Amino acid sequence: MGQTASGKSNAKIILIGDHSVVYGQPAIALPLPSVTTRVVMAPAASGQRISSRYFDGPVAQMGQNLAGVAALIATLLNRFDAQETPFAMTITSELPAERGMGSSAAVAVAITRAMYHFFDRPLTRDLLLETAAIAEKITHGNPSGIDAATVSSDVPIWFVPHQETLQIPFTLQGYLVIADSGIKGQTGQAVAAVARRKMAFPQETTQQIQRLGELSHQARIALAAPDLMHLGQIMSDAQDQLRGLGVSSQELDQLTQVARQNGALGAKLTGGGMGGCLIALCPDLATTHHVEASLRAAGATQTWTEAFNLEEDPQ
Ligand SMILES: Nc1ncnc2c1ncn2[C@@H]1O[C@H](COP(=O)(O)OP(=O)(O)OP(=O)(O)O)[C@@H](O)[C@H]1O
Ligand SMILES: C[C@@](O)(CCO)CC(=O)[O-]
Repeated sequence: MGQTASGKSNAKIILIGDHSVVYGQPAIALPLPSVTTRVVMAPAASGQRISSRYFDGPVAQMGQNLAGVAALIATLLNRFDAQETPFAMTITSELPAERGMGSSAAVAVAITRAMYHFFDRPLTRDLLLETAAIAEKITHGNPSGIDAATVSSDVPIWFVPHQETLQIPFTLQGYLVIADSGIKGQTGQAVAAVARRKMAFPQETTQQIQRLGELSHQARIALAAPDLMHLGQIMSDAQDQLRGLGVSSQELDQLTQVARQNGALGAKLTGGGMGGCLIALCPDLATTHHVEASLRAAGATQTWTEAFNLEEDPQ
């Protein structure tokens, strides 16, 4: 302890399995290592201060929107018997918040890594995920754990709650356009809305959740084949199921249509939905650029491109 320490994490997108993963179904998710969150923890002469996009001041005065972050820091200070240790924490994130790209998990993982580093304690992956869940439970209510598992990973993952996370090889050549609908997503509310729907319409909702789980299995096969066209169809099928679950939005429905009309092989929302981001699968660079431009013209506020085949530069 006493040295400046830092912790880093990635953004994430869920390729398939959003929401159904909360009910134990498998999901496939990808970290975006080019979109990072970094936490620096420095020794200070006095006080415990935090500086972030949301708040700059004493840790004890963080507002309700940072309740998860506050609980995480308090738990770790207790864990290290360091309740009175002075420090200055700075959170810098390239992730747009509340867009389904995992900003809350990215912050929780980067804080946990920085604090373990600062207090010079060993951190296993299981302990990292358990610890990040303290913040995620407060921010999201009932997280499956997929966000923290993905933002802390450097490779795509096959995630089933309470099971060992597997790495997934991506051998197919293709591109993903990620587009921000410009509307704030509401993961906590969306997860709660699906839970209410399941209470009200148990049979129909269970079928939709199971269908999404089957689509994850099919997507894994399409990735291994590799079969880009089939993967696109699976993604669009998932969007239909997610709309049926009530977690899409008018903007997401419209933008996924625009992507498909302009050459994307498939498109769906990603993350909690009710706003936030969508992803569109494209076969080549020319289509990728065209889809990106079409989405921006139709109202997407920001776009990113990820290449599955990293031999080619997506720019
Ligand atoms: N730069 C940041 N600094 C501090 N806290 C942040 C930052 N970015 C996000 N957070 C925390 O995450 C919360 C936003 O989480 P929310 O679940 O709404 O969005 P998300 O995690 O981006 O979405 P999703 O889980 O669907 O990917 C904020 O209220 C705040 O607590
Ligand atoms: C909507 C959801 O499936 C993904 C949020 O990124 C919620 C979760 O798994 O915690």
